[in-house]
Amino acid sequence: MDAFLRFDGVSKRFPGVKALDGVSFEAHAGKVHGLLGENGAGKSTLLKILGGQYRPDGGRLLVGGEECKFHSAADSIKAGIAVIHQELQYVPELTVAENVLLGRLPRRLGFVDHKAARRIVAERLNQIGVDLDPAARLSTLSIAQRQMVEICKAVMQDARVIAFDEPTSSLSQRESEILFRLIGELRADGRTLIYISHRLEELYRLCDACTIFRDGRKIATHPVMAEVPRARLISDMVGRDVHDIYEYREREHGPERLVVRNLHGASLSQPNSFRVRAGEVLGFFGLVGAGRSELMRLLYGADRRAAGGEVLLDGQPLAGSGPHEAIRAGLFLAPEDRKEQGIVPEASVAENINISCRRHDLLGGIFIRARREAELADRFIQRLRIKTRDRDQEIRLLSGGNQQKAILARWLAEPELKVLVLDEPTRGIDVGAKNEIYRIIHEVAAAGCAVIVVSSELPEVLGIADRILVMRDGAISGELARGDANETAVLRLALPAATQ
Ligand SMILES: Nc1ncnc2c1ncn2[C@@H]1O[C@H](COP(=O)(O)OP(=O)(O)OP(=O)(O)O)[C@@H](O)[C@H]1O
Repeated sequence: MDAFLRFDGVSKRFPGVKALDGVSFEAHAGKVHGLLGENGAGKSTLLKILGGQYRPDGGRLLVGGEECKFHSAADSIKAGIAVIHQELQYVPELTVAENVLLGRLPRRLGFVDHKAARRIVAERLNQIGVDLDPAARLSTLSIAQRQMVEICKAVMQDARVIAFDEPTSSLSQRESEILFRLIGELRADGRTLIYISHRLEELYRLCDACTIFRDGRKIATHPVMAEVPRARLISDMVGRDVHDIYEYREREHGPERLVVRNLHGASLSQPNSFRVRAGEVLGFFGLVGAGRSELMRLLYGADRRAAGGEVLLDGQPLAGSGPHEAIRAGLFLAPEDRKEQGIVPEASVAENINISCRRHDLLGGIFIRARREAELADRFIQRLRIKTRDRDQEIRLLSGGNQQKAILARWLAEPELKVLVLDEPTRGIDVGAKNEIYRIIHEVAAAGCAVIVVSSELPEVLGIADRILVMRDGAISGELARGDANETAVLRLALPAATQ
């Protein structure tokens, strides 16, 4: 079978790093080709070359047997390629129809024919089974809906190659299912699909073939992904064997560290109560929208104005006056949207790791303990395998996953933790670093901290937690001890009754 898309010895260098080093592989029409690799392995760079954003320093790109030299994103689109990047590209103030048809809006007597545009787009949305109002402004839509607009745009441009860079990282389960169905249809229609993800379950489900990258090099291409054992994929990606990524260890549990009674607030109308012991890792599972992040924010003292209920830390009540009080008491929350909330893009990796609420709080932000901070940064760069030139590199130049790791390090490095709440700690993070994060979670718990891990990834919750609480529709719907927890039992508590 002839390859529709071929990378032939493609290289790309940035100051101080070879992002791609002579990469060759091919992808076929009517197939989904997965790209796997650790954070910083070069996957997004490859898609940016495909999308005409970067020009390769060496090598060739062939589409349908023809060599392509792209000077801009427009050249790539002209060649029948659509890349759906991690950072979606749309105009928030324009409508769905205007975004989809941007540059090709129908005109009547010289003016844009908005009615016709809406009709054309409505028909196409309908065909691909997406329920969206063509007149809605993009700024009013959810991320999933915005992504659907980009896919619709790709379909309408009649792209023969559609590439997705971690498309499910901010989608709910239901939204992901819509995306998977759409990818299935595009595949059946003979398009060439490229798919990047760190979620192995998803890759096995979707991909026909895959290529694995490490440090900018191609390690292997497997024409039949289903035949490749999981352990082989992982060892190819991280360059070492990882036998048990969760590394769960039994721990002694001490006295109750955190007691939550009848906590509720504006968006959580039902009271929620639970307890966590010193040394315990409590998993919080629920579908996106179940209310887990809201509950954690209430716990932390955010949005407490409209809240009721009680939070006790080591028997002492927290007044709920805000995060400052929680931090002083030793309760920390690493929020879900760490990147949006916590990153200082122009600052270095070391500075980003060392921005600590508590340390700044205690020291007033004026003492810079340069040596200790440098040591701490180097330790986490090494442990979490943060791919960076050095600790002084600007964090914005790191790959998406490596930025995530550096920001997460801030909380994992915190001294004097009593309660640590991690909201989706491994989103967008590669399997090798996940393994190290789980190890740190176990260490932090073994030192006497109560750890709460909120996650939408069921295997993760089942793998690391001593006990699991499940949320549904803004309230805790059940509790499972580690020994009783399995996929079916957890999902039974998480899914709305009507869908069971
Ligand atoms: N504009 C840039 N300037 C400097 N270095 C860059 C730039 N873009 C990427 N890099 C570097 O190139 C390497 C590859 O990055 P890339 O984003 O392709 O990785 P990735 O495999 O997509 O990672 P992730 O899984 O984290 O998204 C990284 O070391 C990154 O820091």
